[in-house]
Amino acid sequence: MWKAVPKIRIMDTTLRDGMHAMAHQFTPEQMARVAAALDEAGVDVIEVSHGDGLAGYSFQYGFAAATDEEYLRAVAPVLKRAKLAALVLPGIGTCKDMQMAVKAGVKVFRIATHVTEADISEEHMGLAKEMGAEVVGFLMMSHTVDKEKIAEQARLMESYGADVVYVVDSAGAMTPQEVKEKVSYVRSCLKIPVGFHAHNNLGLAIGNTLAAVEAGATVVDGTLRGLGAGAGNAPTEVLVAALKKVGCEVGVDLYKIMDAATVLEPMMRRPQVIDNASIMLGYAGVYSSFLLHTYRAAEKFGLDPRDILMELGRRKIVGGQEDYIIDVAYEMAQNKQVVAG
Ligand SMILES: C[C@H](O)CC(=O)C(=O)O
Ligand SMILES: [Mn+2]
Repeated sequence: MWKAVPKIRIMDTTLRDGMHAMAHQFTPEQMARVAAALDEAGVDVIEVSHGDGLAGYSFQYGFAAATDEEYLRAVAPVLKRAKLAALVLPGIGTCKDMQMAVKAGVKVFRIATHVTEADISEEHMGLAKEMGAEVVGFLMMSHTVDKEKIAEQARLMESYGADVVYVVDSAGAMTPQEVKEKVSYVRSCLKIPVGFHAHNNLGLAIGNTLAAVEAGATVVDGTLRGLGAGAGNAPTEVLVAALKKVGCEVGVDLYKIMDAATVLEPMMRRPQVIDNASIMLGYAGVYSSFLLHTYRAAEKFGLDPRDILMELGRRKIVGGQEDYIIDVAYEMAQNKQVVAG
């Protein structure tokens, strides 16, 4: 039951999380077209970066079609109302990258760490504040720990100056009940707003986002057509319709956000569906952006991607260990040969 009619802020990350599904190959011109349509619809914040944040382009994470600066400079001039955001993973994106981003028009930094490692965000958050940007803390893989741990790490981010802290379901592994418990507890421990970022691997992205809002989250993420890592994210156009339906004020025009989704659609490499491997991401609790890396490893070593994902889940590997996927697949292929022997 809704206690009040909340005003919900939508941050759209089609042009960042969606980069994973595009193997980071959006062109700057495509980004500008999608961003203009999102802006026209009234979306408050539009995130633009490599899928793994500023400076993510590498052998480890995958090379993008253009540099962060080219993407940001293509999008910034088309925004009339929306704020431009960039994701930063400390250890990948540096302070220098953040300075470049501010010059290119970034007004919001989302600083992402593994859910137990908020302490590495202090320097980046401090710099973002110093440069006058809004700061969002992003606690990835929040399904791996209990609510007390998330709240402890969220409080650290709050103490570093975060304006919002997100509970992030990177693996699309959380259930609505779990989302409610975690978000309401974190919210009760903070003075700042709480956000929620969903993945759709178990088909729960919209349901989980609604559960987060019911539990007190006032900032939520979406991507057009759900474009994103794994089975993708909460589709922004569906989220707008669903939030309006339960009585939330979102400040986004429903027809125009649907129109934005049709601008994106022809650019997509394939429809964003919950395929069998994506289900395994959610089931085994594996980082959604490992999906395409796992497909490549499965093809290379003649394995079923579902088996690799189960093994990655068993080994509890975290973001940043993308190269380890190849090691695991190699090991599994060797064992298979021995057994077949
Ligand atoms: C770097 C990741 O893609 C960040 C994210 O969107 C998530 O953890 O989910
Ligand atoms: Mn994500």
